[in-house]
Amino acid sequence: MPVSPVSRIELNNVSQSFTNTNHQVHLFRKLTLSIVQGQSYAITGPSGSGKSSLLMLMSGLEEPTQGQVSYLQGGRMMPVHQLREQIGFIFQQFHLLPELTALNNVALPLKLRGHKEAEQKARAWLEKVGLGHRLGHKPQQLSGGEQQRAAIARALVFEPRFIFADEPTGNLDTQCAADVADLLFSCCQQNGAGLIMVTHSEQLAARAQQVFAFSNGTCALVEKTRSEVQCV
Ligand SMILES: Nc1ncnc2c1ncn2[C@@H]1O[C@H](COP(=O)(O)OP(=O)(O)OP(=O)(O)O)[C@@H](O)[C@H]1O
Repeated sequence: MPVSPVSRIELNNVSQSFTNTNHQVHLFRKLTLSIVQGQSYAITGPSGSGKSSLLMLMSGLEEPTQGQVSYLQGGRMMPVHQLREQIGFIFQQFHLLPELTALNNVALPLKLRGHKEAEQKARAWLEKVGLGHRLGHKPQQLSGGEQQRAAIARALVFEPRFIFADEPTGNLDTQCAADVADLLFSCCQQNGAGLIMVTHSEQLAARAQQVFAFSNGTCALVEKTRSEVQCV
């Protein structure tokens, strides 16, 4: 059966907290925001403020303690599994499969979706991220930055409708970070994908159309004037 695309993600009065052995950690309370396909967003704030946790909630990989996360096509609510097939997720710890080569890690999302020419496409994406000379390397034979670029290729190779990226340029040198940012934004633009990035990089956040900033236990949308949004 064809998958109906999700075009909007809405968080309504969402709170997230965790109970550890002797205390509760409250990350945010009653957060309401929307994510729309085709737009770019950055989530910024101090370490430990809840950025990655918010990304996990938006992408449906975790559930909130309170409130509702809705996935919408037009005004119609869609089940979360409709979104799961349409997201590319770049994890902070990469999560590449250790037994597979870079080529097979990147080809995997295509193979799982039954694409022909999965390896050809994977090869082309690895070349785009500057890893054309590392196709046969397994993750432990790659540097941190190379693993990050392989994880980025794996997230983008099947042209997802939403790209969730946790510190996508965290391990990269300045030039590589700029190249990866160009790839993420051009993917967002060419495929009309939503791009949601957690980042400590001011340069990367400045390129997003909207910024959600964590500060003192709250998360707020930072209004940007048109001239502040750099052209992507
Ligand atoms: N499953 C969990 N159980 C208990 N505590 C958790 C869990 N997930 C996150 N936390 C806690 O919530 C806080 C926020 O974590 P999170 O990873 O969202 O922060 P962050 O803003 O992304 O940080 P960083 O910039 O350092 O990556 C941390 O103190 C973390 O220990």
